[in-house]
Amino acid sequence: MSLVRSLGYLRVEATDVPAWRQFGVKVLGMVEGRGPDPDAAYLRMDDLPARIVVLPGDRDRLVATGWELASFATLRRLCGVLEAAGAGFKQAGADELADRRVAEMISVDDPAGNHLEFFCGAALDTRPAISPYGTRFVTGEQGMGHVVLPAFDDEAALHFWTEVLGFRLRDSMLLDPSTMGLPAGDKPLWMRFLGCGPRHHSVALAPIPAPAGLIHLMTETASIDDVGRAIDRCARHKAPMISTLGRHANDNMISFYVRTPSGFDIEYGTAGRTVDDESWVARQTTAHSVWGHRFALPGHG
Ligand SMILES: Cc1ccc(O)c(O)c1CC[C@@H]1C(=O)CC[C@]2(C)C(=O)CC[C@@H]12
Ligand SMILES: [Fe+2]
Repeated sequence: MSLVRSLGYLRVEATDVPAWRQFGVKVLGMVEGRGPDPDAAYLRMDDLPARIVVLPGDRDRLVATGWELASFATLRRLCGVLEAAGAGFKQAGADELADRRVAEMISVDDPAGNHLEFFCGAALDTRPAISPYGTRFVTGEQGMGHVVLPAFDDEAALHFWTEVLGFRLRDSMLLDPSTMGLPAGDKPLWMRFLGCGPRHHSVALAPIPAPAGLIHLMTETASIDDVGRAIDRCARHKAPMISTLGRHANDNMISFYVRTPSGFDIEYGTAGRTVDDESWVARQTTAHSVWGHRFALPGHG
């Protein structure tokens, strides 16, 4: 088993926090929570005080992905593993812990420069996160969803995420450079799908330029009606949908993609499969989708 259990939270820096708050609540169907910074937006999906923290700033970018570990003992083991791998990690100070409402946290950059936080002992919010649209997010042992992070050195990133962090390679997809506006090169462009728990992938690494530091965040809901209602709300609030509804070939997720005020995308899905490492067989494919997922904007295949 991986030392990491699941994707826990995202911290985002945004130039327009009110736009994000509106987008998170009215379009995504998340619930606004409270937090230490009165100017930040705290978006809830479940019993955690926040899954997406949007902090006011000069730029629109992902600041960090937060990864949950089962215990302080596991976090300490991760410190040892990072040390042995020569990855310089940083111990969080009391202010950072209070900010995140977690017991312990360390941070490290992956070889591609993605800033990662590893935490344990998250506080729970006693108030239930009830969406006014009835949206129910699939979290629990599957975590808050998955992220697709930019990584241009496939070998270095894959080594770090699998050999150091202990994620398992669940699937690889060969990308066509021309459909993504990338120059044709001699090396194959791999997209790697990696899991740490029952979710098919909690992170994917892709050689796709990402000015905001993130390609997309996937959040999963309990039913196709949650997804259908979200599509209706995208239209009502003029949130730019950048793909049609579709079903992925690897994790079976039925989803669509919408652009956030930060310029990265949210994949909004349902009915994703879970996997069991005992029986799982990793595949290499070029197939994205069983049906649908036609992308409207250039830069997407
Ligand atoms: C192919 C696939 C499987 C499972 C996923 O959760 C998932 O997001 C994807 C699509 C990944 C990918 C993307 O995020 C950006 C645009 C991409 C690169 C394409 O042009 C095809 C696959 C797309
Ligand atoms: Fe995805």
